[in-house]
Amino acid sequence: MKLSEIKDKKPLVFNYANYVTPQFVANVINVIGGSPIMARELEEFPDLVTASDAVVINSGTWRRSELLETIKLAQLANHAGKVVVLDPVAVGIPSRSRPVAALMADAHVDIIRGNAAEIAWFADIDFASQGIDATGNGDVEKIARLAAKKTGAIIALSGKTDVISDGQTTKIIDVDVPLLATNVGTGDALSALIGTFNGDSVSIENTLRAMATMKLAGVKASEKVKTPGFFVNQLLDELFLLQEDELDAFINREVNHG
Ligand SMILES: Nc1ncnc2c1ncn2[C@@H]1O[C@H](COP(=O)(O)OP(=O)(O)OP(=O)(O)O)[C@@H](O)[C@H]1O
Ligand SMILES: Cc1ncsc1CCO
Ligand SMILES: [Mg+2]
Repeated sequence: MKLSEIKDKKPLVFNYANYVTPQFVANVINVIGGSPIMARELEEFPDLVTASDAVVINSGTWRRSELLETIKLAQLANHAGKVVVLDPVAVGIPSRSRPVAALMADAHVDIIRGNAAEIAWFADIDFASQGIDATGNGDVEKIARLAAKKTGAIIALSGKTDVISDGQTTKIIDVDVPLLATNVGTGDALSALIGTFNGDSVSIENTLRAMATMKLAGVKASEKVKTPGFFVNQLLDELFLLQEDELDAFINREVNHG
């Protein structure tokens, strides 16, 4: 979806959020023009999936008892033809790998958004991490391409270098904005933006627009403020103010085709 279409149609984005960052995630969806709702009650899933345009599943603070319910949520979204985005927080930790693998086996995930270490897990490639953070180095383009081939999902790998790949087509945005890594939850919010932008139909282009939106808002915010507390507020303002033409220009200028 284009920014203007998001503001016009106000896609409803259903977030099975982690309990660390739901307020920030909801606000990012709101300022871009979408409409957020958070829920984790099984009984509500059929109604909410029917009403929503996208379902974003964040496994950051899953309890085991929630796994079967989340699989049910993804299956309901699959049957209703709603896009499913997965944010597999720290999936490389063995006890976190098993439930994510179970979800992937029992439901279809359209888009996986994670940092390089998280995406490397899906590609079966070693990549250093510490908890929620990717700390290593590697060929992120190859990691994203392989992960897409192995999962059948569109991969949105984030970091200094953002990579979007479906295994055939690969797009790269290589722009360094260190302040984007200073607030916990920027990645969670990016996953929700990806759901918002893919609310009408799932595509590499919509996923790229979402990634470019967060990156460009980060570039603009970091030109104005220099510290994490001000930055997170400025980031929300830049997302709110972002114009279609400047996003198009940023994409034309900064996106490389792998
Ligand atoms: N050094 C960096 N330079 C530019 N952009 C960055 C950098 N680090 C992260 N980003 C951007 O920050 C956003 C979040 O990506 P990141 O990879 O940090 O997610 P994450 O590790 O899942 O974060 P979190 O767990 O805190 O939600 C993306 O838009 C990404 O492009
Ligand atoms: C810190 C943290 N722990 C589990 S989820 C989360 C937020 C980043 O995804
Ligand atoms: Mg994360």
